[in-house]
Order: sequence, then C-alpha cells, then structure tokens
Amino acid sequence: MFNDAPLTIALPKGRIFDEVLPRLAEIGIHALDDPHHSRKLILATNRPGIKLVLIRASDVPTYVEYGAADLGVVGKDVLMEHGGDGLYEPLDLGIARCRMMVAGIPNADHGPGRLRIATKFVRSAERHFAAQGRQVEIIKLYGSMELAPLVGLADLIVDLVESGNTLKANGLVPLEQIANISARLVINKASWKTKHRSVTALLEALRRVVERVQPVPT
Ligand SMILES: Nc1ncnc2c1ncn2[C@@H]1O[C@H](COP(=O)(O)OP(=O)(O)OP(=O)(O)O)[C@@H](O)[C@H]1O
Ligand SMILES: O=P(O)(O)OC[C@H]1O[C@H](OP(=O)(O)OP(=O)(O)O)[C@H](O)[C@@H]1O
Repeated sequence: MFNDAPLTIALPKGRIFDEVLPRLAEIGIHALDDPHHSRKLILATNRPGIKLVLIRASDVPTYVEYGAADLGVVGKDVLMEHGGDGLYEPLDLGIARCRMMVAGIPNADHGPGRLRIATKFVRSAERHFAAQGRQVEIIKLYGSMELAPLVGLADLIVDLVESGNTLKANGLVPLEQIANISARLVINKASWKTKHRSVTALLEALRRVVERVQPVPT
C-alpha cells in the first residue's frame, strides 16, 4: 500500500518510541530487528522501502526539515521549541500526552525583582511570560528542572507534567498551564509533494488508527 516510493520515518528513542510502535504495527509496519535490543540506528521493516531511523527527540524536526527523513514523530513541546514553519504537522497521534506547566514552591514570595525561570523549554517560556508582560530571566537547563527552585537557582520552572508525581515528590506545585502536549506526525514539505501517494497513504492509515482509538468528538 505505501510502497510506491521509499519512505524514511524518524522516531525518537525515548518514551514516544514505545507508544508509537504499536500504532505502526496496526498499520502493518514492523521493524525486522527487535528495536529494544538492536544497537542499529537504521531499522529495516517488513515493508520494502520503509525504514525507521532512531534519533534523539529534539533532533527529529531537524532530520525531517532537511529531508533526511520523510516523516517523523515528535512531541509538541519539541516542535514549539524548534519552530514549526519548515514542516507539515498534519496529525496529533494522541500519545505521550502531558502538559507544559509553570511550577514552583507553594505560596512562595518572589519579591519585586525579575523572576528567574529554569527550563529546557526556553522559547516556550519566553513566549509565555512575554504574553503576560512579565519580565523574566530564563536559565537554560537540560533536565531535573525540579531541583532548581529547591536550591535557589530559580524562582519557577517550566517543565512537562503528566501525573504530577515528580513535582509532588519535590514539594512543588503546578501554577499555570502553558500548553497541552502530545506526539505529532511531521512531514517533510518536499516529500509531501514528490512522494505524495505513499506519504498520504501512511498518513491516512495512521489517522484511521488514531480515530479508532480516540473517536473525533462530534
Ligand atoms: N512525563 C511525561 N509524560 C508523557 N509524555 C512525556 C512526559 N515527559 C515527556 N513526554 C513527551 O515525550 C517526549 C519524549 O520524552 P523523552 O523523555 O523520551 O525524551 P527527552 O529525554 O526529553 O528527549 P531527548 O532524548 O532529546 O533528551 C517529550 O518531548 C514529550 O513530548
Ligand atoms: O508528572 P510526572 O508523571 O511525574 O512526569 C513529569 C516528568 O516527566 C518528564 O521527565 P522524564 O521522566 O522524561 O525524565 P527526563 O526529563 O530526564 O527525560 C518531565 O521532565 C518531568 O520531570
């Protein structure tokens, strides 16, 4: 069905990977090697012409934008940081759902000065506070953001929250929601034109799976 033109699909190795594999299986795409045990970064599939490339979540938009992959799966948080202009983003896969939130120590008095915000989501945080007309200083971190308010590095953090357990375990509370996050299918703009048949066949097959799992509200 998708075999008219070869397709490369970029998948992030982290938590999205385990949720997207069953979706691909439902449309009849399986990796030939066990992806959990293989060290290969390019995986052939049972569909001749369809291969998977396994990369860091934050690199997916770059691979797809430059056409190194025709399609990719990536969190909305990563897209918000990358800037979405160079890509098509036609489908919300409804997996890896969480929220991007501002969080901090409960009832903290931050005083009159500029708030310090620790986050790995620099652009999203800047945009959020600028829209509120609040002057902030953003401190870029690469992980364990929850630590920053506890050791006086920052007043607030911007991080992803799912169950809220990580915040709770560190004595922090969610304060403001910035965005609902889920994984998206992204498509290279040139592939959309030059490989239209195979790209749209894959997109529509995935869309049917997503709608079956979570029917579109009427
Ligand atoms: N607690 C969570 N619950 C649900 N989805 C999440 C959660 N944390 C992250 N995600 C989503 O899953 C995506 C991948 O997260 P993961 O932790 O696997 O990668 P990462 O370590 O953030 O990325 P990288 O490998 O580039 O450092 C995130 O971009 C986000 O969209
Ligand atoms: O609300 P919760 O269910 O506790 O989930 C939120 C946590 O999940 C993510 O981290 P992750 O586990 O991916 O670790 P990482 O940031 O080191 O990748 C996020 O950065 C939070 O720390």
